Amino acid sequence: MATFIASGGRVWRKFVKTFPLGSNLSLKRSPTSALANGRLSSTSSENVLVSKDEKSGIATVRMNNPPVNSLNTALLLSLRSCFEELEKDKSCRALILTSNKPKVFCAGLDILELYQKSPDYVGQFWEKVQDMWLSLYGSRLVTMAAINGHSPAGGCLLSLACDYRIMAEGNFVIGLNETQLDLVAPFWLRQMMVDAIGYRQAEMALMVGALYPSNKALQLGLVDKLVPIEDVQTVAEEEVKNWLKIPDQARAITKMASRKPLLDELRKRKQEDIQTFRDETTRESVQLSIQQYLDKLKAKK
Ligand SMILES: CC/C=C\C/C=C\C/C=C\CCC/C=C/C(=O)SCCNC(=O)CCNC(=O)[C@H](O)C(C)(C)COP(=O)(O)OP(=O)(O)OC[C@H]1O[C@@H](n2cnc3c(N)ncnc32)[C@H](O)[C@@H]1OP(=O)(O)O
Repeated sequence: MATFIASGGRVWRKFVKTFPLGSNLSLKRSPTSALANGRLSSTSSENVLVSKDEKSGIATVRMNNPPVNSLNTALLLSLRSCFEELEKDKSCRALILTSNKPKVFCAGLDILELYQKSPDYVGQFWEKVQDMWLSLYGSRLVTMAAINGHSPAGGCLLSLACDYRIMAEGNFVIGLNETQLDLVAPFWLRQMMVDAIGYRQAEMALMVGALYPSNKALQLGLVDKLVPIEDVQTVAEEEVKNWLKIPDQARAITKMASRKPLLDELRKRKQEDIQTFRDETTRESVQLSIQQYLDKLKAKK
């Protein structure tokens, strides 16, 4: 189920947690744009908020999974549904991915989804990560990450899957810190990192599980632009408009030509990748590392 709130030339959609693929959508009228006025109530069931400017065809997808937008099963399903809906929408030309909660873009995979779960459970969970990534990385749309806060691990994965990354200046981190949790980033995630920052820097970053402050991330090419946090959305919209000056078809075909090999490789090796994830994540020593990491997060307070 999803709710649409149409207002002032914009259509606001709330994808709710139980959003089943292909379900009917209900339409609600609202006198004002609740999101634009910062008055959108965030309940646990509204984990992805989508607004689309009908004139420009630019959609903004806001992750809204408090407290830190960790990617649990529900959020992964909502994101995938939302990417696929926008992909099918002929009037949609671009997608800006951001967080409804500034200061944290996305805390990565929900670690609790990996802790003390059965091999089948984590296997199914990983498939949801793969499918979400396939829909975003393989999108015909201009995809822009408006990284308005921390973006570790799975947050970095989401950002790398986009065409361009604008990050907030300040004390925010981004990177692939998987090895710190005794996890190994899969080939398709490693490859996106190599493609963004080059082999040597990616190799080092991945081995030590580096989380970079935003200025270092800019220097490495992990993000493309830094702006004050309050300007991230506006600058993302301006940047998208520049990209939209290029004819859609030529841009999208060029994008697919460069991304098809990695997309095809994951499609081909999907089951093998799931099996590795199941085996690795449920290993006793990895479970212990995850437990210690969770304890460290809790002890921070
Ligand atoms: C050869 C190999 C082949 C195949 C593949 C095999 C294996 C593949 C394996 C892995 C690849 C996976 C790729 C992705 C992995 C991941 O994403 S793992 C997750 C990594 N994430 C992190 O390390 C981030 C952890 N969080 C933080 O650092 C901070 O929370 C923050 C900087 C994002 C935000 O800081 P604050 O605003 O200060 O918030 P708090 O730290 O107080 O957190 C609030 C609350 O949320 C809980 N929490 C935080 N992050 C997570 C999370 N990722 N999952 C679940 N829960 C999280 C935190 O514990 C707090 O909880 P409470 O104490 O309030 O209960």
